[in-house]
Amino acid sequence: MRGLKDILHGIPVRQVIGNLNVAVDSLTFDSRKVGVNCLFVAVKGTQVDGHRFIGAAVSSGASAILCEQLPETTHDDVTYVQVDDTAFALGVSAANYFENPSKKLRLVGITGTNGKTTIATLLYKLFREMGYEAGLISTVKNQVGDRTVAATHTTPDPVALNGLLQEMVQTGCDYCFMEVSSHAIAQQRIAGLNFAGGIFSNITHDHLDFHKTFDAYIKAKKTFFDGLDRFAFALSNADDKNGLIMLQNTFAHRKTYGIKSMADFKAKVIESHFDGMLLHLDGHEVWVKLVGGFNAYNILAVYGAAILLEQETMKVLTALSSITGAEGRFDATISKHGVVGVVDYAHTPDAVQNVLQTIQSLRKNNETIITVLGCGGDRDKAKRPKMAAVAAKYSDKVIITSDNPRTEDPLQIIHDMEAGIPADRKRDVFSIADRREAIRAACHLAKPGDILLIAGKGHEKYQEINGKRYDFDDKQVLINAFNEQ
Ligand SMILES: CC(=O)N[C@H]1[C@@H](OP(=O)(O)OP(=O)(O)OC[C@H]2O[C@@H](n3ccc(=O)[nH]c3=O)[C@H](O)[C@@H]2O)O[C@H](CO)[C@@H](O)[C@@H]1O[C@H](C)C(=O)N[C@@H](C)C(=O)N[C@H](CCC(=O)O)C(=O)O
Ligand SMILES: Nc1ncnc2c1ncn2[C@@H]1O[C@H](COP(=O)(O)OP(=O)(O)OP(=O)(O)O)[C@@H](O)[C@H]1O
Ligand SMILES: N[C@H](CCC[C@H](N)C(=O)O)C(=O)O
Ligand SMILES: [Mg+2]
Repeated sequence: MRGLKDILHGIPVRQVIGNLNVAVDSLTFDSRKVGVNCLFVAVKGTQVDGHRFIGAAVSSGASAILCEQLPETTHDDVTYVQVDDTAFALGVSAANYFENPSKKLRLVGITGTNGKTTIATLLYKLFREMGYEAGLISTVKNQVGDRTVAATHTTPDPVALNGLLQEMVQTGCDYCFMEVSSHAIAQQRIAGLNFAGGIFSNITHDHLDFHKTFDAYIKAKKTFFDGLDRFAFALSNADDKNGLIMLQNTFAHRKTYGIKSMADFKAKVIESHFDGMLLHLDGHEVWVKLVGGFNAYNILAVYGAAILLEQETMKVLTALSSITGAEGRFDATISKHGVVGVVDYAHTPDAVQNVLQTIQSLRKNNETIITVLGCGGDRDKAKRPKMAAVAAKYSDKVIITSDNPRTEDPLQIIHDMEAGIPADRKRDVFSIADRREAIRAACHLAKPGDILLIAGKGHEKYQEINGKRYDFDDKQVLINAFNEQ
């Protein structure tokens, strides 16, 4: 139980109707979850306006309402607090409600189009390897120390997020590493949090359905760094075209990492294999268990962050060489006939290109590269032809298939992707809507030594079709198909 007045700390209030000394037992932005003595925050969403549900929240027992517009009729036993921005107020009130857990541990946020899960997971594993207790908030899963909490979003809503952070504090976590998605920044899911540092990985094409323009997408990412305070660090990728823009207006200590450009933390790939690479990292040589030039950037970001968190160089390098990446990212399996299958979460044109370039660089004798990929439904349509074009450019054969069609027609999504295939490559590309059959067909086509890339779903254990999630695991399907050979 908390007093409403304390929960509103730090929120600019326009008007209050009713008693501010009311007790609050719970906090939610969803009228369907309101109970007795609850604070309901009305947020304008992408589908509906939460203000429509103020009446329903009061009927379910809400003792207080946080809103931008006051309802026409008010109840005497309910307190109405009017603010300019309820999305912001939701973040701050959730942080207050859970007693500002982000101030009681060191919270590091990672944003960027690709690499967030990899960087956050590596940091979580690294700090645990170095003897700290740590938490993780990521697309794949959340971790409160050893305890796994299933992830619903890349960045959870403010109530879930602060609840998780509070649990981390209660179980003695010193650090939390979390992904900060551009949706979360735009929707202010991170308002009210205190970050010890922020990391930028890169920005390329994704989510233009939500942000509308690339500039708006860049601005959303930059807002995260603009919000960091002078005690935090802001670590950015100097090789990314927009890397320095992220640091333009931040109060935080500005630091950079890079392979090509001048930067505070530098690395170079010396040797690459399917099971790891040798890096020249900040003046030292280190073997790591990840592969691909893009992972050299991820490792560099992790190393830089650890140093900025005042960790000892040799301790960091030793721990770094022993940890593995995130589930479903460049996960290679070899069949009994010597076919290499790589499951990867690449779901943007840039990620598909990076993964395929890595695969090209690893092949020894010009073996055939066969890519199986689809695109998600109810997501950015503009990336579909681009992803297909990149797959065709860097593979010998492509099988276009279904990803998570969600509410869209899978054949229409496949059609949108096919539009990206150049005329002279059409004979190397075919479409099989059933993802299982597509993976089996790829295995059937492959000769010993050939390399299959199964892209787009990585760690996901389901395929979402019309609001229902059916069991589906790319890696398991691949292994089964290999065993059928
Ligand atoms: C597009 C988007 O981000 N939507 C998120 C958003 O929902 P919304 O704005 O559509 O909500 P809405 O349905 O319009 O409802 C508006 C308000 O009315 C309330 N409501 C609604 C109905 C009702 O009966 N009563 C009620 O009170 C809702 O609780 C909400 O507060 O706010 C919800 C609560 O926080 C999120 O669950 C939801 O995520 C949806 C499920 C989603 O798929 N989001 C994806 C796109 C997303 O966020 N992805 C990023 C990662 C992207 C990446 O970088 O790869 C992520 O961080 O996961
Ligand atoms: N630094 C990087 N640069 C470019 N591509 C990358 C990088 N790191 C990973 N990738 C590619 O992007 C895919 C997704 O990586 P990861 O899950 O780490 O990104 P993410 O930013 O968390 O994605 P999401 O937005 O879905 O949460 C990987 O499977 C790989 O193909
Ligand atoms: N976090 C990303 C994941 C995309 C993964 C892909 N499998 C898809 O479903 O589009 C999103 O929600 O856009
Ligand atoms: Mg992620």
